Amino acid sequence: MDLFESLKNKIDGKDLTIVLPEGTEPRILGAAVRLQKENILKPILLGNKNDIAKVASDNSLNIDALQVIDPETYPEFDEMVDAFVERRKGKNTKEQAVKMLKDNNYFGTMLVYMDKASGMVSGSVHSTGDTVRPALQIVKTAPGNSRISGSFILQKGDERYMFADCAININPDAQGLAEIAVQTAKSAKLFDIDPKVAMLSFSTKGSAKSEEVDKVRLATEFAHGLDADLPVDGEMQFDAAFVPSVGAQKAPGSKVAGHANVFVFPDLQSGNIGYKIAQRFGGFEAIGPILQGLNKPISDLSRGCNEEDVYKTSILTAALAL
Ligand SMILES: CC(C)(COP(=O)(O)OP(=O)(O)OC[C@H]1O[C@@H](n2cnc3c(N)ncnc32)[C@H](O)[C@@H]1OP(=O)(O)O)[C@@H](O)C(=O)NCCC(=O)NCCS
Ligand SMILES: CC(=O)OP(=O)(O)O
Repeated sequence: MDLFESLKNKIDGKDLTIVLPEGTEPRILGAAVRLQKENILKPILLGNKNDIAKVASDNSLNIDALQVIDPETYPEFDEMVDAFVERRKGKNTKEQAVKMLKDNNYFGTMLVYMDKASGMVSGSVHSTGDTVRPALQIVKTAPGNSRISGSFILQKGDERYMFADCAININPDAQGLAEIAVQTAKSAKLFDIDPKVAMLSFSTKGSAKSEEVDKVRLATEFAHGLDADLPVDGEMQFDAAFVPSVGAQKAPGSKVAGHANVFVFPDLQSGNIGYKIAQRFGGFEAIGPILQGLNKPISDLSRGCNEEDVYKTSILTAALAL
């Protein structure tokens, strides 16, 4: 079954709510109307009701059935400020909290933290930093994780792969890279991918020597230490990871080479560039970034997203809340 049909079946009837802080963005509104109409989850838009109504009317969208919360007039704002100050434990004052919660991403994240929404999807007009910083500060990492990371599902027809980290950790060390590999393998299983993890590099099994290559090789060893049962191998080049004949030539005997479906990039430059090349040159649909290792489901969008991406990311985020 198609991934999204199966995710929709999972979330159907579970009364899940997804907060969409960018309420005046037409792509967000279009996706919200669609989600509400299909009745698979309840979107909550943030923003000024008149501003949202104007954008809806300009785009011929009927938003009568949608829930809108205006942070400026939210009746439980004081309670939210107190919860924020308590969570930040001396890192932010009450005055700072009032100011920060005027930012819809902070406000939406607090709705999720306070269990008033099941998850949040934002980032169509905000940078990743502005979208995820509130989550890092308030929701924080789930037990057993020392960091969060961001993966993408890349799919085209029957092909489905995971790429990471494409969103968060700029230059992870070997231990960090190993954790990203294990987190991404876990995400892969949620999306019906039986993970075979390639730790990518410009070298395959010692064909080049450099500190960067050493990092990936060490990360592979650490990943084995974190999950002995996980098929993970590296360091290897993308062709060795993906093409069976090249894998057999460059990494003979590897259970992953030539058959990888989870690709862990050595740093954020390569990960972010890599997924966008697969999306824009390769014609793959890129869904994400899915934030891994967070205590509650919050998803970032690429600013280049379309309405379909917002719709699918909302479904996926709701599924992560189960
Ligand atoms: C994610 C990112 C925004 C965090 O940067 P930052 O806000 O400067 O981070 P700081 O070091 O100030 O930390 C802020 C908080 O986040 C936490 N944090 C930072 N990185 C984290 C990570 N990877 N995992 C978990 N928590 C993290 C810190 O512990 C800190 O928490 P605290 O305030 O409770 O002490 C930054 O790493 C970044 O810009 N990454 C690249 C994003 C990007 O442009 N991606 C490409 C497009 S998708
Ligand atoms: C994921 C990503 O690259 O986001 P953006 O395009 O918004 O920078």
